[in-house]
Amino acid sequence: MVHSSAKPTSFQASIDAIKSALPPNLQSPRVGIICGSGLSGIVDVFRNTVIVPYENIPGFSKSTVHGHKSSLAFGLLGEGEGVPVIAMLGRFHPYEGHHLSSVVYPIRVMAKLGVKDVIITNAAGSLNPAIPVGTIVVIQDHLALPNLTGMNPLLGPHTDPELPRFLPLSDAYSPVLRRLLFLAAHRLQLEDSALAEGTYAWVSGPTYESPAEGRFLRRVGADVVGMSTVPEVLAAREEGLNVMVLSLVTNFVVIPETYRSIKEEVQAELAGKKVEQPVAETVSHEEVLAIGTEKAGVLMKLVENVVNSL
Ligand SMILES: O=P(O)(O)O[C@@H]1C[C@H](O)[C@@H](CO)O1
Ligand code: HPA
Repeated sequence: MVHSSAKPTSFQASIDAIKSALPPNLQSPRVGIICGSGLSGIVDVFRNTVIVPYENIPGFSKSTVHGHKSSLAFGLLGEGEGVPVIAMLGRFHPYEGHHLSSVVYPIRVMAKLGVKDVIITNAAGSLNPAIPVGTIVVIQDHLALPNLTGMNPLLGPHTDPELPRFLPLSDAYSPVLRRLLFLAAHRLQLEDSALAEGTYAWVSGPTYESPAEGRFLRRVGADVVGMSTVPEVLAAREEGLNVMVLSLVTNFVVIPETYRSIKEEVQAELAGKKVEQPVAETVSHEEVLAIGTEKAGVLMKLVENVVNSL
């Protein structure tokens, strides 16, 4: 795999560049937010907003995916004085060619700026017939085949004695933050069906799943599948941050139990008969972005409400 290699940048250079662009009240954000595909509208409810383009921050890469902006947004979120927050308006995916260390670099910068809680959002495909398009899935666990086979952002020399070498993942998705989320949904009077809980399968992409891959992921216990998030979760946990992940279901992953049989079709045709066959559906990034834009409002209200209750 060709990856653009992580730049040998010191964190201090990134932090200096960021802080020099911010007024004092935004320099130590408490909460970090990562915006998934089509979900960067959260910035519209920030107050005193300052946008810092990635190109102005040493060590940051460029976000190249449609629906992801190459900027950080800083501002105050929530009622009263507001909580200082930092948001990535676009993330880095390994399939864009970014090295895993570049993918998680902003998370480490967030931790060094003083962030304690990180709310990570993404667009994902549903593998679970009980979780329809438009549902927000509160992630309780993950299944990461790339991690199990050597694509783990924590691989490498253990250079920082402050960080754990062997990171446990049994409590990676903060029960405290998840509780706050469901309480926020109650306050916002969301319908019960608006939210679900589930397991996120991380795949490298950029191809969407083949039907057999979708069936496999479902059978091994995943509820939704996506191409991001898990590297960020691992780095955030390594840095000691509390993590919550919200997946917006933008499409169903096609999991046919039966395939269209061309053999049967031809045989029927030759015998002068017609057979009804299942027709394969396809997913597109445009569809993902359209659902993201349509449903982003609810996700943003939830995030704002949780931040308010921290
Ligand atoms: O950044 P996220 O995980 O929200 O983006 C998803 C996964 C792919 O990047 C893209 C596929 O449509 O959307
Ligand atoms: N598969 C993987 N990633 C995705 C999907 C999907 O179906 N939808 C949005 N991101």
